[in-house]
Amino acid sequence: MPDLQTIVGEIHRELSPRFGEGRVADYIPQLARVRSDRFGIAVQTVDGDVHLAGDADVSFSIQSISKVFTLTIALGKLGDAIWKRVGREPSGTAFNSIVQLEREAGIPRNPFINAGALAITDLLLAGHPPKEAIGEILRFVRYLADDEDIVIDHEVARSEAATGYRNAALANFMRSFDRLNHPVEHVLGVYFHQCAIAMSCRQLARAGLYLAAGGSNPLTGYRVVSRLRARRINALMLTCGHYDGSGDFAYHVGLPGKSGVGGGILAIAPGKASIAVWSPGLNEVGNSALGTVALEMLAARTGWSVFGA
Ligand SMILES: NC(=O)CC[C@H](N)C(=O)O
Repeated sequence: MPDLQTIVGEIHRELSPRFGEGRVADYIPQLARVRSDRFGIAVQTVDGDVHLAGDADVSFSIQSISKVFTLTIALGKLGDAIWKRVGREPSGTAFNSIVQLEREAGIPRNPFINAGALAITDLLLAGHPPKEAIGEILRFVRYLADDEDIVIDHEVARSEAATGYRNAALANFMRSFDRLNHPVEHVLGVYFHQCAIAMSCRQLARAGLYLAAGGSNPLTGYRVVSRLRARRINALMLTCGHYDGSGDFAYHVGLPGKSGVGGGILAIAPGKASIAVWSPGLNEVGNSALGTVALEMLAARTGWSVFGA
């Protein structure tokens, strides 16, 4: 295999004629303002090397990728008790779908669809006012990435709060089944802020490193979760991290991954590397179109698919 920096550089170069493909999310007005021809990639290896190309140091809205971090915090606080509130099965529906909630009595299918993430955020509010819960999530992400400069983009949070009718519907619906312990507006407020965390590919790849390295960050030596828990979070990312596109992502890329409507994807090559890509144009199921292609190229050229080289 050629060296990683060559592979990353080639992916960037080969995809450059396609920059701008897909559709930028516009249901959050502030996201619609992002230039669609942006493209960044960062590969952070467990050995401590980092390989970058394109806009790898430009911050973007991590959106649903934050759900990996809130799930990690909730598991740390409550352990397996969280599985009373949320399932571990792929939904086969859109990220913001409400249909299963009624049939399944307000228990969302998994922690990565919006309903499931709202249930997890509700758990993180225990014993905290919303401001502190937001602070805890941001501190955790800074700790993972070992970077105090990571911030929340309050414009994005406000923009989503102003138009977040779907999420408000999901939260109210769960509350009607007595599945939320805190006021709907608190849960939504924290959720919109976690989604509005802004990070670059470089920072995001570093933050995900614990999942590639058996639960601890080899750069800092911090243990974040046990080896077993890291493996299980990866399993959920593989099966549920791309909503109704999870099967297709596994088929083409073969790595645990979590996407966000900001156009970012965090992908994990266990034992090898944590990878972040960013390209704002989305495919029909709301995952980064070119980000997925870039990861397919990377997996093919490195032989990193979890299903074999
Ligand atoms: N898929 C996503 O990234 C969705 C996150 C977004 N904040 C929403 O709730 O709609």
